[in-house]
Amino acid sequence: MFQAARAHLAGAIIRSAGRAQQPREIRTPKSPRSLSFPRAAMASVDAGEGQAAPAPRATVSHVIFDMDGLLLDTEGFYTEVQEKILARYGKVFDWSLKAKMMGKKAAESARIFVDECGLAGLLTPEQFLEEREGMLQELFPSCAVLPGVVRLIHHLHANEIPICVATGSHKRHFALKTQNHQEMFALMHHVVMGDDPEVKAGKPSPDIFLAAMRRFEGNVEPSKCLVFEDAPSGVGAAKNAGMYAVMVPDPRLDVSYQKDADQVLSSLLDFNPTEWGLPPFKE
Ligand SMILES: O=P(O)(O)OC[C@H](O)CO
Ligand SMILES: [Mg+2]
Repeated sequence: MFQAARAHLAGAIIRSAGRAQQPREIRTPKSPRSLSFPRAAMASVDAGEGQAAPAPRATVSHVIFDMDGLLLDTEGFYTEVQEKILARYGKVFDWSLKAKMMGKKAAESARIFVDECGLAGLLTPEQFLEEREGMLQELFPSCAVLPGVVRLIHHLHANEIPICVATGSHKRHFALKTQNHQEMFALMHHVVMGDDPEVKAGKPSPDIFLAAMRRFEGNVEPSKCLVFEDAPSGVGAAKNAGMYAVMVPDPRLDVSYQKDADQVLSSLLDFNPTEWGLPPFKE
């Protein structure tokens, strides 16, 4: 079984929509790689009614969402199925292995599973994928949307902020996962999937986020893109692309995996668009 949430994630752990939440942690943003952070923008700005509001961490114009574990509550399905497979070999699936697999393309995560669990000679990555496929196909259509997602997507779309999805999932799994959430995904300008020809290497390669950026209209710079991710490999991909990364990690993931993120939130419900130069929520 998984290790209990670590002691340094202490504080009230609140369960919501099947996912544990940890107290919110905000950190100072790091500039996208090879770009200098606009320090002048850190000065206070007038928020109206004579009140000074903190200046944005950065001003972005485009938003890219990861899907599994960020928009949709699907990571638990992968975990459940992988625990079952591993149990047959008398082994335990834990969060250090999960951290290495999540966000990756299927073939890459299968290779990691077999190698890290010492299953070479017993199970090939192809056999692993075949075995988990039937179980996953049954589970995916029942996936739920994670807290704060609907509000944020509708808000950005209503304010004409270009939004898209960049997921390591391939086309067939994407269709199963989104079949009951089509209205929400229709608000995306585009979706880039792991089996897209432009995505030569999976996360943490920047390929998928750069392809997602190029498909927006106009000439968009990486430093104008804000990526939302749950996986360490996804945060790495965003930073390798020169973009800003907001991480919404599962609290069972070791805090050391949060070090590259510009901001860490326990839930998208805690996201404040004005911190990134985006229009404020109305309510
Ligand atoms: O987190 P995503 O959306 O990139 O998906 C990656 C895999 O399909 C699941 O870890
Ligand atoms: Mg993800």
